[in-house]
Amino acid sequence: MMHQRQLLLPSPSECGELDKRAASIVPVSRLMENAGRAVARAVRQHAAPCRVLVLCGPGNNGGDGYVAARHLMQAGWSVTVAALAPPRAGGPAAEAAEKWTGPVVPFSASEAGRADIVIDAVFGAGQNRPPSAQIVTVLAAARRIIAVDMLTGVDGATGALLCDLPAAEMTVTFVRLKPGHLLYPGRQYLGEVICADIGMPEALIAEISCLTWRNEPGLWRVPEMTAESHKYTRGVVSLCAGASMPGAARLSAAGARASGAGLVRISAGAQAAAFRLGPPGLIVDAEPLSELLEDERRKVWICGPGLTTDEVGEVLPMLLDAARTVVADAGALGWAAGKPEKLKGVAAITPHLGEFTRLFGKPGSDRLGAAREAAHLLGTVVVLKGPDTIVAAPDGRAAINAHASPALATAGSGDTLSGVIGTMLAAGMTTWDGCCAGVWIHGEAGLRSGAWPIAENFDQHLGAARDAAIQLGK
Ligand SMILES: NC(=O)C1=CN([C@@H]2O[C@H](COP(=O)(O)OP(=O)(O)OC[C@H]3O[C@@H](n4cnc5c(N)ncnc54)[C@H](O)[C@@H]3O)[C@@H](O)[C@H]2O)[C@@H](O)CC1
Ligand SMILES: [K+]
Repeated sequence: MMHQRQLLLPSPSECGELDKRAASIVPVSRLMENAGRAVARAVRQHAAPCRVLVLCGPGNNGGDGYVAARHLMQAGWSVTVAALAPPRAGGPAAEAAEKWTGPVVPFSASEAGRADIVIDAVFGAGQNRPPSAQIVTVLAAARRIIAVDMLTGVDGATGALLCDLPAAEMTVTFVRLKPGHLLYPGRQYLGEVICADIGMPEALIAEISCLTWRNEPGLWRVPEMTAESHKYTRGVVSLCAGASMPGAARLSAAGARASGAGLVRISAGAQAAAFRLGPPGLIVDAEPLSELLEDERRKVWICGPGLTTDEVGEVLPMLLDAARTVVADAGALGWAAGKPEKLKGVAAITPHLGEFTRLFGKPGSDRLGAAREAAHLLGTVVVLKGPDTIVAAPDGRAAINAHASPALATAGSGDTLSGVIGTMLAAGMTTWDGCCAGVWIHGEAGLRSGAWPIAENFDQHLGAARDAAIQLGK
């Protein structure tokens, strides 16, 4: 099992905090030596010996570059170094630069174009503004790039691009991945991302004030089935269905059932006859919602898939008045467009980027920060869906999900997700844990669904996906 601490994604500033604390225990120069050696090792495993140019910036990222250059030269590779600016005198990077005895060439596009591989050690965690045009031109001339810690031009906190960039083939980072390694658009420029151990004391990592994690089993635990399980302990999920889009509610219900809910009931009102033509295991209720809400065992409700904004306006306030745990999606998000405070009281919202924008305005280049702010504003867990789904809690915690497949980008997939999340909440998970687990299980089902699945195909993999989450979380 991955320990929560192993899943931490410290931001560059939190890494700075870590470096400062570490300095009194392990000399930075030793960490740098380990980092540079790890880069050299990764390069040697990745490519056959060839001409390498190491681009070194003035900070510790550049320091790692000098160390990597020395180790590659010692391994018999043909290596040159180009410095953007000399390292700060007396610092660990200057010490590393002094130990470089190989050739130094100008920091130029022509040198970059001559090399078979360019190692980018210009800026890493210290990147705080867009790289200059000179740096952009030099990187653009490279045939193959391997980045140290983070590709120069990608914001490690947000994954935002700070300039036009060529893509790296590989990025070698240290200690832990950073949010920018998982968040788009940056993620698609980093190639394979390798995280090397450089001897950072684990106890120190536990001390930093980081509230961002990679979404994997171990961050949460999904309830298992036991001999005493019955349908009410497995959990009851209820949904509101509308008149015009029955498919979405049915997909959501199917997602809830296939991911292990004990009982899934759909409040279909006048449409009950139509829903009864569907799968026999889905219980269809025709009674008014007010009557259904008298059953206190029906705690968790999904509201939005297949509902018009008018229909949401009728049912969502009733669910909230009855203090139900509500997962709001689709129509419910449209109902609150521009007035997100209408959603106060729901447990979780699951917007895609368009729905998020209609609720809160454009998130800009920092979607992680925007999701956190929205969660804080509403007191609600926000699941900002995408290829790098972000789950943000009102208390500042956030998880980034990289465990997914582009195959999930198909109509109805989001309805399925709301059902899976409903099941996790009905099984007794906290809202944040349940949303994180639901997103992972949905991603796992997507990964098991082959290349071009339709939303209905995910269902058949949800049970196995939940099992995988249970096993990996042990
Ligand atoms: N996490 C760790 O414990 C370790 C980190 N190490 C390395 O240290 C790096 C961080 O080092 P630094 O904090 O020195 O930061 P950088 O080396 O990324 O940047 C150095 C300085 O460059 C300046 N700068 C940033 N963006 C610029 C721009 N666009 N144009 C011009 N100047 C710019 C800033 O003033 C910054 O402080 C990491 O990325 C990693 O490679 C390693 O040496 C080993 C240990
Ligand atoms: K770099």
